[in-house]
Amino acid sequence: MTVDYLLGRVQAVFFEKPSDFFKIILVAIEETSFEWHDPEIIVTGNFADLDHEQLYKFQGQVVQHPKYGQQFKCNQYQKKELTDRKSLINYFSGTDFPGIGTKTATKIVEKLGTNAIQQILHDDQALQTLKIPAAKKALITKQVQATYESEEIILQLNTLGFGNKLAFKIYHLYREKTLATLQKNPYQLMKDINGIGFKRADSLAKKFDLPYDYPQRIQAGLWHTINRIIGSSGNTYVPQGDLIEQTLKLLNTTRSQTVTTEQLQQNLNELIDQELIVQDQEHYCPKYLFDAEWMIARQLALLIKNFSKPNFSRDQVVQILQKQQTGKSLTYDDNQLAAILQGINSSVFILTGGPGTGKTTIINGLVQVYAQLHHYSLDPLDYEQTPFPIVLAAPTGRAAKHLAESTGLTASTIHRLLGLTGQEDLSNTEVNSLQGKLLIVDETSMVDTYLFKLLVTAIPLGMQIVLVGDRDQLPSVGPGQVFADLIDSQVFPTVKLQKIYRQAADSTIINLAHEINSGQIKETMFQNFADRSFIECNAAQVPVVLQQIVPKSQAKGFDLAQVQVLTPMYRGDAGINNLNHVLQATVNPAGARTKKITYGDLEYRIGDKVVQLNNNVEANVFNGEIGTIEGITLANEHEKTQAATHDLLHIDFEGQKVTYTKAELNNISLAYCASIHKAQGSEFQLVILVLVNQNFPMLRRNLLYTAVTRAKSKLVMVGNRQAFERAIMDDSDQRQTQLPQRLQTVFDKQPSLSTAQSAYSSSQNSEESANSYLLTLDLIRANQIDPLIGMQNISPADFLDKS
Ligand SMILES: Nc1ncnc2c1ncn2[C@@H]1O[C@H](COP(=O)(O)OP(=O)(O)OP(=O)(O)O)[C@@H](O)[C@H]1O
Repeated sequence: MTVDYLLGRVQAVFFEKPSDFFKIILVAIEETSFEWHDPEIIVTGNFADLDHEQLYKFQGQVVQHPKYGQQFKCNQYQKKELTDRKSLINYFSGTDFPGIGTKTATKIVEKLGTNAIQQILHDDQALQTLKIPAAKKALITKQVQATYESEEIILQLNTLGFGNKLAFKIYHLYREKTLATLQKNPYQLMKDINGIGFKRADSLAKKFDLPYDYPQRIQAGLWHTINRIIGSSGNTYVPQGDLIEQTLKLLNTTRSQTVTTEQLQQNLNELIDQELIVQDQEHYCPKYLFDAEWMIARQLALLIKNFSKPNFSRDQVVQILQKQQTGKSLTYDDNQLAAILQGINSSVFILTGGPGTGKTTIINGLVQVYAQLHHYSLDPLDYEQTPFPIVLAAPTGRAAKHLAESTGLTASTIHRLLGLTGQEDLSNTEVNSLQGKLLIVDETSMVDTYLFKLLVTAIPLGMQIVLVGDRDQLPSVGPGQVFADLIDSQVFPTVKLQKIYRQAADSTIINLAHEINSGQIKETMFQNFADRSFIECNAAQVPVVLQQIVPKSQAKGFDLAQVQVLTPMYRGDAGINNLNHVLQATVNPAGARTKKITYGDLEYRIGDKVVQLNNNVEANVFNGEIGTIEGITLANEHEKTQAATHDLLHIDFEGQKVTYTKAELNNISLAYCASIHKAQGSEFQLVILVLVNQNFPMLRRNLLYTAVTRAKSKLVMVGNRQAFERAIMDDSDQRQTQLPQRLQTVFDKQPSLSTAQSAYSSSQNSEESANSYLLTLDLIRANQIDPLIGMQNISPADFLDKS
């Protein structure tokens, strides 16, 4: 593609977007390298402050806008320096230099010549010998440098390898100090600019010839490594050996000279002195996490200490519940009653239970009993002047919605409750103080250590807390396993619900989940029932199987949003990435006229199913929420005054509409297949769960349990039987955290934690099961059996019997 240019002056700015300096401008033309007959042209691109007096050189291409015709898309621009006498005198006597008239302007040009601007730019003393007041000299120098500085800095950042967008971001932050800041400590970018990691900062340091043992380099390496290990393990601390070994590996692979263990230790001590990292015996922990664990323990202890127990009796509770139960086929069992009684009498109470054991039922009972015992109205209209006494919250929008629907009260996400944006500085986050008398949190197992710390520190003395969840599910995505730790610490009243109430008659999925949880492999787990089936195949065969099952589920009336393929890993034939490609091509293929936006190796089309990859508090969409692309607006379809070069993707996250620009597409991914971790807190009518031997490193009981409990009415398990069996047997997924010890210390008890032991025993693939899997697969391939079970009450077994 040829690069054209045009020389011209800015006449008007039609549109500007401050966040990335994108502008649409009208330029009066002086010269072009391409054929152009009008005196003006529309130019689009990223520009810093533009000076109307100034002549600019814009480089780029003429593009065709379907509505507005030809315009110039600029990739690079620069000021054409003023080098003729007349322009220079006009410039110095112009509006940028108040108090400077033609006389002084002429003096400047006579003294410094036609390269006056260059001289002033590079030498603060250039005007020294000029006979004008010192204040005017200072003003001229400052103004010239400010006007030309941004462009120079952006250009230098470009040559350092930063594209315009990032360069503008960096300049916006450090302004005239940009280059000095980067030369002194390029690693500062890791902290200040989202998307710049150690590798990028380190390659910049190399360009600036900063030595391999530059202290900031070693400290940045340590900080990067400790956070990487914590992020990937979910532990809240890192053993000394791991931190040292992995940081040395990071620092010593890109430079010829090697950082020594001593140098590393020295810099680690420096980070400890700076209170960024804390040493706790042989462990290291980022200070914000170390503090968070202590704060949780202390704040909970403080709340308990300052709580006067109301001592409501069992009879009082039963009486209220009996009235509530009239006409309903529900009689709370003893354990459920105990939970409600503990909930209303405790400062901090924990309720855990698997699917269908009555958690939501108890939340409802608790709300009613609490309100009546305290004579609170549950009508929001009665609380125009005072805060509503019962606060309901959950870690995701979806869970909050479920809570609101089941109680008929308002519920919100924890982020919203605390006034968080999701972009907080981890070391110093201000949150809203909560108001109310009782806080109930649902899906607590999804709350990580840092968020829980923010939550508990916002709870006023006297407010009661009920934490509800399922401790057997996967822990939070972020570091920690708060819910399990609070239970294991044994310092809080806890009730574990065990009796399953939901639809035992016509569903075998919940029973399967409970069987998985007990860690015993049963032959029935791999048999076919009306609502679940197992299709044995290896990783390479998984795509073929799914190409059959998913379209068939649609043909049977399942909405695509209600069918979810889940698997733990991204790579491989049966990994999330490949399955997304395969399934997209199967259920939403691209036609010749399909509107699409390409991002990386993904193509987004209308109708595609997508998943949110992080918390977007502003848009009220949270990590793991699934949506559908309901519209695409391509850049050339926009109105003139809008962001003309931005493609837009319009997504519906279950009623929550969000629009992303192309640059923001790193927030989403395709979701025909999603990770089990991302599916935490979500439920789907039909779950197709893929586990294969390649998933070996991740096969844990809580992973399988979490996946199975996402299925509301149908479950198809696909993959190696051995993989499923391994997951059932391995319950070793205990994260390393200090919260139980902190609680024990604060509550002055002895640790009595149980360490989960891995009890994996490999199962042999018998000849019999190998044969049955081949048979099943052949039949699916030949389209003779319906791998979707339970539709019209027919299972694969039924098909096999008949054929
Ligand atoms: N004591 C009881 N007697 C009869 N039915 C009950 C009882 N407790 C709960 N149920 C019923 O069991 C079903 C499941 O209860 P609930 O939704 O409260 O469980 P849950 O633990 O919140 O489940 P999940 O986590 O899967 O949402 C509901 O239909 C509920 O009415």
